[in-house]
Amino acid sequence: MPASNPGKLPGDATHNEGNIGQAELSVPGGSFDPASSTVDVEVEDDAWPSSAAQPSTPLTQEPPASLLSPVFTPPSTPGTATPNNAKAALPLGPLGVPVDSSIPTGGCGTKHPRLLEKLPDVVCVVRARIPTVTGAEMFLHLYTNSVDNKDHLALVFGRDIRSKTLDTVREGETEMDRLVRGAYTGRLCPGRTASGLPGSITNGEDSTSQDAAARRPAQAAPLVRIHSECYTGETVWSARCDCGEQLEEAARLMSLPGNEAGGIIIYLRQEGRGIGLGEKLKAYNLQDLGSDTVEANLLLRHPADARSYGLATAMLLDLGQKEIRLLTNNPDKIRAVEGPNREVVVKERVAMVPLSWKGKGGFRAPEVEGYLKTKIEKMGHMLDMGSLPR
Ligand SMILES: Nc1nc2c(ncn2[C@@H]2O[C@H](COP(=O)(O)OP(=O)(O)OP(=O)(O)O)[C@@H](O)[C@H]2O)c(=O)[nH]1
Repeated sequence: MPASNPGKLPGDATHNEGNIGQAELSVPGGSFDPASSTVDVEVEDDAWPSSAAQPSTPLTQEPPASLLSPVFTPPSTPGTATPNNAKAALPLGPLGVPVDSSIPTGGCGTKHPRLLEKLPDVVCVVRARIPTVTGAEMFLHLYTNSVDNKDHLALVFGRDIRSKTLDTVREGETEMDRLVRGAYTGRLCPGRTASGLPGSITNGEDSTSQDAAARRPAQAAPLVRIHSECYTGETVWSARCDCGEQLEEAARLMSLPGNEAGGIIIYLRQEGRGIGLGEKLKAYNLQDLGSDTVEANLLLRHPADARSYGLATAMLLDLGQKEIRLLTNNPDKIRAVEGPNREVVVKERVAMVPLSWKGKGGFRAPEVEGYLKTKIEKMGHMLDMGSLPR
């Protein structure tokens, strides 16, 4: 459950604690080590500028040695090199590494996160076009669900990704109702009266969703980021974590002109890895008293990570996505988002490397360094500078 659960005992975490293993996975054309691959292609497109909040000094040097994960394969391992700008296929955006959660060596860690037996029901109740300050545009989808009463969100980049539950005709609704709740195709404009969806009450004046499906490029799965709410990092410029930067970078990558398959940020209301803002602030005080991020959670009698991802799986299915490319360093997230019966399959993992590690802006602070170090050392995150270009 996303909600805070202070009654749980330390060690009761859904996942995390301990490092993941690693092994090689055979793929057509060679082998690679998904667990150690932090493939990240720099795409020189500024459709989405780097973090607006840049409180600290931009970094051009490598991260401190303390952040180099000892658990991953050294940079000389075949197949782990990060493509650089010159070699990369720039129009396609960031490169991922193939992953396969159905085999132990598939780059998804060794732990099995506890999953709900049945996916929750979700309904997209409204969507609206959001023009953004970068010029890129996305559609914000707001969902209700059968397990909590929070507004979970999907930020959809690309016009061909549609919500089934949004498009379903509601009993007794008028075309104006449909327009107001966002169940229309194309764009709204003054004077428009028809939603244009198949099965809608009047004939559409616009393309149908079948047209949209026909336009969709078949080759690529969309880029997806499952993001958990972080008020401190996203809204009040905290340098304790890189959540704000990750959210912005995900949106930038999804907005790149070459990203024809589109992108989805599933924004889950599980603040503070599921313990809530109040408890996270207590954890910050414990961190200032010397605990790391995992220890602080455990001292507060929370799991190291109290999150779940069933809602994300259900929302992705509602948005018609059965295969995705996932932006994450967290191996547990890959398994968890696939759902109990692999309803969604993660085909590739795309690494999220802090911008400052790449000399691409971002920020540095001792707090975020400690946060990332704990993720690598205690939570098995696949973040490693060894394979990045020097
Ligand atoms: N309890 C706790 N939560 C934190 C802390 N710092 C950040 N968070 C929360 O951690 C969550 C961010 O995690 P995500 O960005 O989804 O990613 P992740 O699972 O760490 O892995 P990536 O996908 O690789 O980024 C947000 O809910 C933040 O509020 C902390 O010190 N303590």
